[in-house]
Amino acid sequence: MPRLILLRHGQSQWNLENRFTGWWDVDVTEKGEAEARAAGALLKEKGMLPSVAFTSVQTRAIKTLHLALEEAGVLWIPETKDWRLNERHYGGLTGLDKAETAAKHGDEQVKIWRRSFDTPPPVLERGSEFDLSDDPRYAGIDVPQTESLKDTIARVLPYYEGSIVPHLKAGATVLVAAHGNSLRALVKHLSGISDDEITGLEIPTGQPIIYDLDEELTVLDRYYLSER
Ligand SMILES: O=C(O)[C@H](O)COP(=O)(O)O
Repeated sequence: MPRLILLRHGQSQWNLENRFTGWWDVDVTEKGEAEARAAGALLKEKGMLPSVAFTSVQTRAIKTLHLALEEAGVLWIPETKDWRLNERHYGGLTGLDKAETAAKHGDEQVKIWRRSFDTPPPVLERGSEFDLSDDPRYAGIDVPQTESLKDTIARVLPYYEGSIVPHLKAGATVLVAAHGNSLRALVKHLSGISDDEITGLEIPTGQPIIYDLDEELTVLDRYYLSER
């Protein structure tokens, strides 16, 4: 039976510092590394070893994937990195302190920027400190200046359908190590969550979420592996 394992990266340096991160490439903290290893140990303990893996082009997700695979004893499996699995681009909020931004603009406004379905944060000006347009990993890609969850879904889902679904249809156990909002896009799709309800779904760091699927990829069950 096909199985999809979703894993949000372990705690990042800017999760710890409470800063808007998005596409900015921060590393995992020591706690984040431990979370990633624990996720891998859990996969091994429960006999849920992935046969193929996907991740973003961001260090926190790549490192989480590698630490988890190493701990699970399957560092050798094929893996693909793609920017479409990146975190939602946080636009002009990138780098700002979440609490300070709430104090300045109000909790309501920050909640809209963080959790509304289709209202993106303000744009990040080209050439500003956190602009990644010239980063070689994005060569040939039209780097967004901001993204709503809706925009994120518009790049994550075609990638899922085109690159991940074929592995699931072939019966693989697929591990996707990614980010709060790129994974929210997948959960919304797989679990049929409405635009309104998805705003309330939080994805914790380092906790494998399991989707058991049938051959048609209908969802049979969804659960946190730590709860089984
Ligand atoms: O990009 C970020 O800052 C976090 O990874 C996710 O942030 P959020 O909880 O505000 O969506």
